[in-house]
Order: sequence, then C-alpha cells, then structure tokens
Amino acid sequence: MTLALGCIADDYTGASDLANSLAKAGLRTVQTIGVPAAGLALPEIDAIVCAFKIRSVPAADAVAAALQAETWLRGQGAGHVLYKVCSTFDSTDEGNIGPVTDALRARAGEPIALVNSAFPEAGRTIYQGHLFVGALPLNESPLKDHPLNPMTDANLVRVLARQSRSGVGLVDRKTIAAGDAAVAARLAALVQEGKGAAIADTIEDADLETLGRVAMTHKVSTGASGLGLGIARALVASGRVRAATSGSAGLEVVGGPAACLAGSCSQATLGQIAEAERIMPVLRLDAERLGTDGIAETDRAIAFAGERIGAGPVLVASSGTPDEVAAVQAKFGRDAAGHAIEAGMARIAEALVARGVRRLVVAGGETSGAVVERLAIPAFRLGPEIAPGVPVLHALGIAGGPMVLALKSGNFGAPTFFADALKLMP
Ligand SMILES: Nc1ncnc2c1ncn2[C@@H]1O[C@H](COP(=O)(O)OP(=O)(O)OP(=O)(O)O)[C@@H](O)[C@H]1O
Ligand SMILES: O=C(O)[C@@H](O)C(=O)CO
Repeated sequence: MTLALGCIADDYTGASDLANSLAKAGLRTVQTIGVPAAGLALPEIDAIVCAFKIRSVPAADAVAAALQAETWLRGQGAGHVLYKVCSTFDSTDEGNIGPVTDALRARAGEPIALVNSAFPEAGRTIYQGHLFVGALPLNESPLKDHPLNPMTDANLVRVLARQSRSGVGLVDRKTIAAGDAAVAARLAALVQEGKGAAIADTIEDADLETLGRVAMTHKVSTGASGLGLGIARALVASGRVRAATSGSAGLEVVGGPAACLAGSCSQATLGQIAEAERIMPVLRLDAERLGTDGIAETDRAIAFAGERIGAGPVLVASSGTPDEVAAVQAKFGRDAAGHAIEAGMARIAEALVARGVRRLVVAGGETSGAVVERLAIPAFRLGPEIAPGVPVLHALGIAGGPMVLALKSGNFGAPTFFADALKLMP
C-alpha cells in the first residue's frame, strides 16, 4: 500500500469530518484511532486519517502524539501530512495548533507551513486572516462561549502567532485569486521575512483548490476539511490518485438497539437535543452530580436507557447552556469538569454496548474521543454522509459483529440531526 495522503486529526469528530471530505472527493479513506497496532489489516486505500484526542491536552503531549503518527504515516508512504484542526480554530494561547505545526514543519525540514481552517460548505470562511462562522466573526459567534477553548479573537494571524515559536504571515485572497505561482511567491517572501507559518484566506472552494495544489508542493500543512478537500482534488487532478466513484460505502443494515449521547454544549447541539425530545426519550444528566457522584449519576442514565432501548433509540445528554456550563466550571474547574463528564459519557457508552447497542451517535469531539477510546475501536471505514462533515462510520477490528457510529462535531448538523443519523444507520 502506498499512501497518497497521511492526516493527523486533533479530535475524533474532526477526523471523521476530514475522512468524509476525502472520501467524497474520491479518495479511498480509512480513519484509525491513533497509530494502529501492527496487526490491523487495512484495505487498499489512498488516505489515512489518524484520529487523536489532542486538541485540549498539554502541548508537549500533543506534539509527541503527532510526531509519532507522522513517523508511521511517512512509513506507509505518505509524501504529504495534513494536521487536521477545527474549522473554528479551537485552541488556546498555549496551543495546540501552533506547537504541533511548528514540530511537524521542523520534522519535515520545511521553512513554512500553510495554515487554513476554512470550510465554506459549513460556513467557515477567512478574509484578511479573519475567520467568520456564517456571517459572524469568530469572536462574536457561539464559539466565544466554548467550554474548553473560548475563541475571543477572529484574527487567526494573531491567534496562531500567540501559540507559535515561528512568526506568522498572511496569504490574502487577492494573491490566491492570482493563482498557484502568486501563492508560492508570497510564501517565499514570507520565508524571507522569517515567518514559519502562513494563514491563507478562503471564501470559496476554488480558493481551496489553489491552496491544495500549492500545499502538495510541500511536505506538511495544517487545516480543516476544506484544505483536505483541496488537497484531495489536487491529487485526483494530477493523476496521483485515480478517483473512485465514491470513497465511501453505501447503506448497510446493522440492526440492534440504538442510542445517542451528547456532551457538546454548542448552540447547534442544544437545538438538536430539544428537537430529539419530540421523537425519543431523552435523559438530561445532572452535570454537577457527574462531578461529585459520577457512578450514581451514570448508573441512573444506564438504567434509564437500558429500560427503553428495546423499544427504540434513546438520547442521554450532559449538555448545558453557557450559564450552566459556567456554574459547573466554577465549582470544579474547567478541565476537571470536562474530564469528569467525559468519563461519565464513556462509562454510559460502554454499559449500553454491553447491553447490545450496535448503533451509536455521539455529539461533541472530546465526548466522542472519550467514548471511542473506552470502546477500544481501532479504526473505521466510511459510510454515507449524514450532514456536511458527518459520515456514518463502520467500526473495523472489533469483536461482536458489525457496529456503526456517527461522531458529530458540536456545531454540525441540522436541528433534526439525531433522527437524520439514525435513518442512515438502519
Ligand atoms: N453541562 C456541562 N457543563 C460543563 N461542561 C460540560 C457539560 N457538558 C459537557 N461538558 C464538557 O464540555 C466539553 C464539550 O466538548 P466537546 O468537544 O465534546 O463538544 P464540542 O466542542 O461542542 O464539539 P467539537 O469539538 O466537535 O466542536 C467536554 O469536555 C464535555 O465533557
Ligand atoms: O473542523 C470542524 O469544524 C470539525 O471537524 C471539528 O474538528 C470539530 O471538532
């Protein structure tokens, strides 16, 4: 197997979002959980997305994980490695986008890395270095209230500079519209100015195609699904990959009980939970009790779901409004609250799978990471797309027969997302 593209994703929902974009562009793609064990049999593929849970861990841990994955991906033949970050640039002044990009660039011996988190299909665009979420600048969007990494500055050149060793410059839209040579010249000029990373503007997919072609002349880049799409299209257009009609599988029946878990506190997920209440039993966890008496609170959820999954899907949610999240964080501290709630969700998932659940929908990247790690699923192949950035995932390398999951990024999906997902997970 010779890989055309190796990717390292900083969270699990982001990994499946990227894998979905690559598959839609025709790349045969597998998502692995971390670096897979040597014995895991992988099908013939063009791209691998190694999923990690390194968005909100200490920067040194994120760098170590990314470098380990880089070594493995290069060993599989990857000429280019894309570090997949969130389209809303989720990070803090400590990292981890800057430190990991610096480390991957140094490892590859590259003077500069393109950094672009745009995903126009999901409403993420960048102009003059400023990230917009729909019509709102990042710092006015719901991301300002994110429980782990509130985003309070829309200027990505500044945001990345605060967390990087290297200087950061801008490749603006006008330069991108002028084509590949103009972008390459701008990058060369930034290197002369001593910059080690370049935020690139993007308004539409055509910009990403230019950036994808330029990225492929380098060994490493950092971006979201949009840049992945640009790179995938560049690989197909150059003939380095023969595009499959679709890199993902069609609808497959798995059957058995279904459950949904939500740990994301995004506005989108809060709306989806409210909508789900119309069609399935929903248990709202007491987040504070998860912190003080996690076993009792998760036992309550396991009993609630266990009594009902025979009759149809159920949803268990820890998600709270910004005020509720603030109250829980004031009591336990931000990280401790997040860890306790994630551990609770993982315990509930494990218990539900032990009770026969083979169709599982999880909302939230950190939450999905905790759940998938607990279920010890080594890899996924791609199924149909539920919503932009959210595919059905078929578990590979597990015992007990087929199992499908959907790992939803907090902000993604229509209000009817949970019903939409279950329809494609028969
Ligand atoms: N009621 C709550 N109070 C405080 N923190 C919570 C609460 N419910 C969930 N959390 C924590 O908030 C964090 C949500 O992060 P998660 O990545 O799961 O969602 P997200 O950021 O919306 O999704 P994504 O990363 O895909 O955009 C988790 O650490 C979760 O445990
Ligand atoms: O890029 C995105 O917005 C998502 O794939 C994601 O990473 C959310 O966690």
